[in-house]
This record gives sequence, structure tokens and C-alpha cells, in this order.
Amino acid sequence: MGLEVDGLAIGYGRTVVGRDLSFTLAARQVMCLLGPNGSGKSTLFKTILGLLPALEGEVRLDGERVRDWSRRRFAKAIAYVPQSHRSFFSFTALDLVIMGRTAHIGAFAMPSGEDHDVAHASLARLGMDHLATRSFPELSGGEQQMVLVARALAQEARILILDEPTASLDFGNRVKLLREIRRLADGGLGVILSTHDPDHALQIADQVLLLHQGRALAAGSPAETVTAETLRQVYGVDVAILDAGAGRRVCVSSIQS
Ligand SMILES: Nc1ncnc2c1ncn2[C@@H]1O[C@H](COP(=O)(O)OP(=O)(O)OP(=O)(O)O)[C@@H](O)[C@H]1O
Repeated sequence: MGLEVDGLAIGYGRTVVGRDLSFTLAARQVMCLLGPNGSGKSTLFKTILGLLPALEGEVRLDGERVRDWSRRRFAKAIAYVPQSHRSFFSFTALDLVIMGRTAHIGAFAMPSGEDHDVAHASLARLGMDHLATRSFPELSGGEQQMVLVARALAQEARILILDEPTASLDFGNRVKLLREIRRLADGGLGVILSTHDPDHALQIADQVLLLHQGRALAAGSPAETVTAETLRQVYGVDVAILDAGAGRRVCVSSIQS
């Protein structure tokens, strides 16, 4: 069953950003959300998370409408990493990751030894445990991004929603994070991530939703959705999808006009 997005219309007040958006995300699946700047990826995430009201349609988890859920129940089910996060308070990276445990900690209780262990393990899983005692605001943009992903892992939710998680990462961390996302899904999580790189979809996605002018231009497997034709339509540039061997396809752009 998993997460069902059913006929969602998204936007702000009377301004509709997207409509007729439907998909189902099962456990063990990675879904990539592709679409140009301003196409509504973050708006869709915020609507799924209940941070923005749906203009039409609804979001269900295992058949239940999540609109009625408490934030605590929601946080145990779905973890979210926003596109950017500013913290002006001098928390350490570990403190911030422990905050991901909030839904598991009693209202007036302190984090337990187990909460600390889970937080450390989440940082270690991403190869970021060396940052544990560093002040979060002093970390680089990419380091902060990895710590925020660790915080989402510490939440131990079943579904992970990541808004452009690779945006400020160096080449190595980008590959490591994509690999970790695939492993997390193989281990039982459902993951949705937005990205500007069609190659990410080709590398790790089971399904792709391609947003264009307020609608889903294509939805389905990477092979069906990430094509030279759809990418030309959406981004207005010529690309070739090449066979890189071992069943891998890669997207190559050309700067020649
Ligand atoms: N708070 C807001 N109030 C009104 N309009 C907004 C608001 N936030 C975003 N928008 C508009 O909604 C549209 C979709 O924005 P959104 O941030 O969802 O796009 P996106 O696909 O995530 O973009 P990007 O790839 O650039 O991050 C844009 O036209 C944007 O200007």
C-alpha cells in the first residue's frame, strides 16, 4: 500500500502550481521527482507533509488519510529533509541529529542512551561521524546537508522525503549519498527525492515523476520517463541517453546549438 498521492492539486491560496498529481510509493522503492526550477517540487513535498493544505485530492499512508494525523504520529512515519536549513543557534551536529529523535522521546524526557546511539549510527552511516562535536552553523553547506540527512535517518521513519539532497554535495558525497539512498530503500524504506540531474533517476529510481507546466508530463519507470524527448520538452535542451554497459543508461547533454 505505502504512500498514496491521489489527484493532488497544489499551490498557494488561489494560485495553483500543479494539479492531477497521483502516484503510489511502496516500501523498498525510490521515486525521483524531476522538473525545472519553479515547477512545484518543493510545493508538492510541503503538501504531502501537511505543511501546505492540498487544494484538491488527498494523501494516504497505508490507506489512512494523513491529514488527520498528529505531528508526532506523522514524524514517526515520514522524515523530511528540506532544501535549505539555517540554524543560528550553536547546536553541535550530534545535537541536531538527536533532535530527529523527538517523535521517539517522551514529552518531558531527555534523550536516552539509545537515542544517542541511533544519532551516532546515523552520522556514521553517511561517513559523517567526525562532525559530531562540530558546531552546526560553522559547517559547510554540503556538511550541513549530510547532517540533516543523518537527522532524518535518526527519525527512523518508514518514508524519507528529500528535497534536492545532493544540491550542495561534492562529487564523492553525491555518489555516496545516492548509494546510501538505494541501500535504505533496499532495506525497506520508501524514498522520494527531488533532483535536477536526470542521471540520478537513471541510477537509483524505481519510478520517476516528471513535472512540467503544472502537470505530470510522465510518470513511470526511468526507461519510460527519462528519454531524450521528454527531457527536451521539459528543459528545452538536447540530450542523448546512452548505454553505459551493464544495463546502465546515462544522460549526456550537449552545449552545441
Ligand atoms: N510561499 C509561496 N507563495 C507563493 N508562491 C510560491 C511560494 N513558494 C513558492 N511559490 C511559487 O510556486 C512555484 C513552485 O515553486 P517550488 O519552490 O515548489 O518549485 P521547485 O520545483 O521546488 O523549484 P526549484 O527547482 O527552483 O527549487 C513557483 O512559481 C514559486 O514562485
